Parts: sequence; C-alpha cells; structure tokens
Amino acid sequence: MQILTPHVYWAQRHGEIYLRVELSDAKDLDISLQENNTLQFRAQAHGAKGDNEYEFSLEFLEPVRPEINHKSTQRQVDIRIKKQEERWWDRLTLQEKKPVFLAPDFDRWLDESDAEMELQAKEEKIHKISVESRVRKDPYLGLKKGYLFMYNLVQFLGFSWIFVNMTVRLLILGQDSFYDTFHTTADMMYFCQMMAVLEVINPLLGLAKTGFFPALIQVAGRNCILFVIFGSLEEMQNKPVIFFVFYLWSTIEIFRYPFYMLACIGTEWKLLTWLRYSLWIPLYPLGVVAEAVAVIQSLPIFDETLLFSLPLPAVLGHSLSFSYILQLYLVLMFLGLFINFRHLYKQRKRRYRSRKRKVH
Ligand SMILES: CCCCCCCCCCCCC[C@@H](O)CC(=O)SCCNC(=O)CCNC(=O)[C@H](O)C(C)(C)COP(=O)(O)OP(=O)(O)OC[C@H]1O[C@@H](n2cnc3c(N)ncnc32)[C@H](O)[C@@H]1OP(=O)(O)O
Repeated sequence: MQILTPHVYWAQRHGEIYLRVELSDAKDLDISLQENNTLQFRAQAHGAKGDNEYEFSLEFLEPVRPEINHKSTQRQVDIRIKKQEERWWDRLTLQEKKPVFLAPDFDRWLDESDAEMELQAKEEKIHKISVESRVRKDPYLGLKKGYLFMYNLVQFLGFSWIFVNMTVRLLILGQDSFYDTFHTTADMMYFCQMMAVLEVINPLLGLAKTGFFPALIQVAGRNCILFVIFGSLEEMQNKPVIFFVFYLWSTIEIFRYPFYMLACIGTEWKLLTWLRYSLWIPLYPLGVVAEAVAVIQSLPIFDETLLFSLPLPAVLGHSLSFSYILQLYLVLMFLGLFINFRHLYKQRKRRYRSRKRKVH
C-alpha cells in the first residue's frame, strides 16, 4: 500500500477555514493540530488507485484554534478550523508557494468584501429576528400599523388630488394655470401639510421609524413657506412660483406615501421603492431653490406691508421688518437642505445595502 496525497480544496471566512479533502469512504481518520500550527491529516480511503493510505500536512499562515471539526461522507472529508483571530488571510499556508495538492474551493469561495457582506447579512438577520421577536410582543402593533396605513392613505389621496388637479389644469390652460395654483389647491395643501405635523409626532411616540430631526426640518420648512409666505401674503398668491413649489412637493409624495402604505402591510414594489429613494435627488434641490425664490419674492412685500414686523425701542428705529428674519431663514434653508439631503442619502444607501445583502 502506497501513501498518497489527496486533493484538498480550501476557502476562508474572517473567522474560519474550510478544507474539503477529496476522499471517498475515508476511515481511520487521524486529524490533529501540531504544536507548530500545522494540520496533520491521515486516513485510509478509497481513491483512483484503490484503497490506500492518504496524508498531507499544512502549516497555516496564522495561528488557529486547536479544536478541529470534521465530517466524513461517502464523497469527501469536510474540515472546519477556527482562526485564533478574526482576520482575513492573504493565503492559507505559511510557505508562500502553494502546495500542488491545494486549490481554492470555488463552491465556498468568497473574496474578502463578499465575506464581509455575508457576515453583515448574518448579523442583520440575527438583529432582525431579535427586533421581530420584541415587536411581536407589542399588543398594539396592529392598531399602530392601521393608524399609519390610514394616515399614509389620506396623505396619498390629498397629494394625488393636488398633483392631478395641477397636471390637468396645466394640460388644458398651459402657462395660465401657473397663476391660480394657490386658489385651486391651497385648501388641500393646507390640510395635507397640517396632517404632516403628525410625521414629527409619530417618531416621538415610537409609531414610525422616521428621523425626528429631518422630519421636523421638512415639515417646519414647508409649513413656513405655505402658511407664512403664501398664506399670509395675498400679493404672493398669484405668483407662478407656487405652481413649482406645490408640483415639486406633491411629485415626491405621491410615491412616498404609497411606499409607506405597502411597508405597513409588509409588502414592497421594487419600482416604487426606487422612485421613493431616487426622485428626491433632483427634486429636493429644485424644491429648495423654488422655495428660496418664493422667500426672495416676498421680502419687498414684507418690507412694504410691515406684516409681522417686530416693534423696536424708539432709539433703534420704528420696527424690524420680518424680511430680516426671512433672510436668516434663507440661510437656514440651505443648512436644512444639507442636513436632509445627507439624511436621505443615508436612507437610500441603507435601503439598497440591506436589499443587496438579502440577495446573497
Ligand atoms: C428646528 C426648526 C427648523 C426650521 C426650518 C429650517 C429650514 C428648513 C428648510 C428645509 C427645506 C425643505 C425643502 C423641502 O420642502 C423641499 C421639498 O420637499 S422638494 C420635494 C422633494 N422632497 C423630498 O423628497 C422629501 C420628502 N420627505 C421625506 O423624505 C421625509 O419627510 C424625510 C423626513 C426627509 C425622510 O423620511 P424618513 O426619515 O422617514 O426616511 P424613510 O422614508 O427612509 O423612512 C424610514 C423608516 O421609517 C418608516 N416610515 C417613515 N414614515 C412612515 C410612515 N408615515 N408610515 C409608515 N412607515 C414610515 C419607513 O418605512 C422606513 O422604514 P424601514 O427602515 O423599515 O424601511
């Protein structure tokens, strides 16, 4: 009987090494880790040349733990060894030259970044299971979901009404429709934007996972434009800028709210998700620019009418025009744009990273 060397295939993860020894019906297995961090393998098995004794040894690149897991099947011997430190290895063996009997196990092979993704996906799965088990204990879950579903439905219907109304009027009247956007849609916009205050309250009550601060910036920013600039200045109400502001706001909302509605019933439509997490990229800056134009157009009107002006002591003059506060608000708007743009970018990345992981 000869002593032969079997084919050995290997793959790694950050914490483990997998070896697949191609031997069928292996018996009398003797697998041990020597003091010099070398795996010693010996077995009787059936190979191409009949029954033979097979052996090989591998000195690992970095220290491994002494416990060795192995399983012998009719076709192969699987060995699993834990690394001492969770670290990616450049190669398996200490010697740089790869032994001739060793090859990558392409069935298990992952490169470092894929292995990281696999690890993260596992962690996320464990996290999800623990969150789900906690959530399942919430006796009001059905009620909360029902409330959110209804809220999103109402908002969706409101913004759809505005969007369709404006689109139809634009198609029929062309540019003339720009001038009476406010008179035809403001009531519905008031309703939707007042309802939107709930978006700031919901995360405080633990009802939705919305970012509290981004929601506050979003709702406060829009309501300031709607109620203070458009609502209180009649001179602004026939300006075309209202058309652009309302159209940009409602365009995102007719996708965002149905996306949330589906989330409430545990469903997802890929196209809708993509629209919710992509449309803001052009719309948000455009929206801020349109809102900034509205603020700038309102400055001389506030100066003239002295509406909301702050009375000052006589030595400092009569009053401080509200337009100064709006000029400060203009700066805040771009700060708000930066904060929310970054928030939405992170949400998009999170959404697509976790979906990509689910695919693996
Ligand atoms: C402190 C005083 C501030 C003073 C103001 C200062 C100036 C501010 C200027 C601001 C400029 C505003 C400009 C703006 O008006 C311009 C426009 O809007 S233009 C049109 C384009 N706009 C947009 O695209 C923004 C749309 N709005 C939003 O996206 C949100 O309002 C926002 C808060 C910005 C982000 O939303 P959120 O944090 O909720 O992110 P997600 O959508 O990813 O949701 C996270 C998870 O929560 C779940 N969720 C959220 N809401 C609901 C809900 N209603 N029902 C059910 N579930 C909900 C969602 O499913 C996610 O869950 P999961 O993580 O499981 O996926």
